[in-house]
Amino acid sequence: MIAFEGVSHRFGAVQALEDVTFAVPTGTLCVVLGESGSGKSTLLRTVNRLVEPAAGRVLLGGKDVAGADPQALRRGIGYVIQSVGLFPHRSVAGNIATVPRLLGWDRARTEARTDALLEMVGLDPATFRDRRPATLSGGQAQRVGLARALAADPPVLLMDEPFSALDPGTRRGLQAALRRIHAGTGKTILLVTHDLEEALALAGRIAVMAQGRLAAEGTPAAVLGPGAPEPLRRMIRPGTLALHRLAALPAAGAAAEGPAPGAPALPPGATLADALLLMLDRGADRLSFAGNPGRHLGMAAILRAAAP
Ligand SMILES: Nc1ncnc2c1ncn2[C@@H]1O[C@H](COP(=O)(O)OP(=O)(O)OP(=O)(O)O)[C@@H](O)[C@H]1O
Repeated sequence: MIAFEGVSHRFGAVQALEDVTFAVPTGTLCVVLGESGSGKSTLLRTVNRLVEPAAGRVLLGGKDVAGADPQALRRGIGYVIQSVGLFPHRSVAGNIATVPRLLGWDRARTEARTDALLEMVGLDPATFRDRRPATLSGGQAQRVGLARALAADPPVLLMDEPFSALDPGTRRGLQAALRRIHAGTGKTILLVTHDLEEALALAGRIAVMAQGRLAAEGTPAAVLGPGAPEPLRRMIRPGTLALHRLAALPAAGAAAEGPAPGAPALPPGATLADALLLMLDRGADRLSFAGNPGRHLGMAAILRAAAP
């Protein structure tokens, strides 16, 4: 678990963090969401001690990080940043092996781990192992950055706007890879973004930051509920809060008993926003569930769920 307890920090006249308190349960992917300058990166950097808070504590697994050796602490925390920061003179494999080498892993173990990680992030080891960072696309470089952060199997991953510089399609591909990795490894992940859609695609919990303070924290559906804070409303196009709320709710949760023969079928894992879009696309007011013929979803249930 990562716990922030009354964390405050100033940079000169700027109050970057003000009394931030919340916890990220072990195994949760928590998105830190907020406008530019709201303190997201500073908060993230208190976990690996790139920022030492002026007040308050950050606990990792119940221990105050202030008491840890910074180098040892950072080796146990994967860190992924927007600019990737790959070492240009090292191959892809050399970059991924950075921490295993520092930890003294032998060659065979390091090479096996490197190839397994390349597979995990969706890059063919034989094709990419020996490439230099300069020959990679932005999306490929970010995949290597993610593999490098995972190399020594740290239980905690910090990700600072990791996909922000990528085009929408590449970004969705990396989000899917991260969802897969999170589901497969159960790591505790803290990910910073200013994009609510990205937050909804990834988050188990969302912490909303505004002017250095925690404006809201909870599950996506709760954070987007009736009390959705003003800073969060400012981050989306006016009038789209209900649609975002639907994107945070699984369609299966609003299903009703009874079949809907001939109705378009929703794939497993679809949200209510997916359901609404499918209805609009197909001109249907009822949907069926693929693989679950005994249940259906009606337009009225979607409208009820969207209401504040
Ligand atoms: N090293 C620093 N020196 C001085 N001021 C800083 C420093 N780092 C951050 N700040 C200031 O602290 C505030 C919070 O910055 P931070 O980078 O945490 O925000 P952010 O929400 O991550 O923003 P962005 O989305 O633009 O990256 C900002 O006003 C910023 O200018």
